[in-house]
Amino acid sequence: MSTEQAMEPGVGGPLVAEDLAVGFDGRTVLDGAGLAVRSGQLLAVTGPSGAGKTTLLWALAGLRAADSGTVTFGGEPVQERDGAVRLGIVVVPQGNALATVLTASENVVVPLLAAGVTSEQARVAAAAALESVGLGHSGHQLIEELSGGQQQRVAVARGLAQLGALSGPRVLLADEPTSELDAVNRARIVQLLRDAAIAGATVVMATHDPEAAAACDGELHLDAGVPHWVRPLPVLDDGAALA
Ligand SMILES: Nc1ncnc2c1ncn2[C@@H]1O[C@H](COP(=O)(O)OP(=O)(O)OP(=O)(O)O)[C@@H](O)[C@H]1O
Repeated sequence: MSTEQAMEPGVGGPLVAEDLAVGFDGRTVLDGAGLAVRSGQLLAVTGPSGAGKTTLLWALAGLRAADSGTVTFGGEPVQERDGAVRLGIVVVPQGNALATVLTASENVVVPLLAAGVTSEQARVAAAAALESVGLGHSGHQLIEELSGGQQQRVAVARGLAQLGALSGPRVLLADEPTSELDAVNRARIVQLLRDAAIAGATVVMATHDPEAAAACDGELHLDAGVPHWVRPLPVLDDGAALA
């Protein structure tokens, strides 16, 4: 039996980027990034401001076309955002991208409804996701009534709820999800990302936080778009090649 056949339900093949390059206005901002992240693994992408972390995550999410190189998940090409959504690739974007005129709960519910979840299931899932980020009592509040850190936790809750609605292989790409948080909440969010990985997701987090990076299974550092493995991800026993 092949490794793919032996996998648990919901566990897919690796998220693989090979030799990714992205430029803007003739300037290279991502230069030959490669990685292979398996279900159950949590990868930190680090580097100074402007190093290319968001650019890499957007390329992994199908939000940014690379000038060269490829992204695949479970062997399927990740080319555009629609296709990435179909493959189960969820994004927690930098800046949160919440609808300020909606409540915290509505911000979590809306993408679940769009994904075909029933309204009752979406309501229950949103409540659970908000509870998990410590906002169980804030679901009724408008986003504009919440602090920056609370808004960031709503965005994480939304991503986790989207992930939880998927039954197949899934990826969570979180772009600096702890940047606005105190130490307790930073640790809480990193643990939730770890829990998502334990539940079978492939998780990549861009971060400036050394403690968050240290809690991951590996760390890929970008310096002016040039990747360097500070800690390579462990090679799993099926021998999947890691860049
Ligand atoms: N749409 C764009 N047009 C032109 N340049 C861009 C665009 N998006 C990003 N860049 C440039 O690409 C480089 C990498 O940006 P990116 O957002 O990936 O960095 P980052 O490592 O995520 O930074 P930060 O930690 O500040 O979020 C920067 O120099 C940025 O100015």
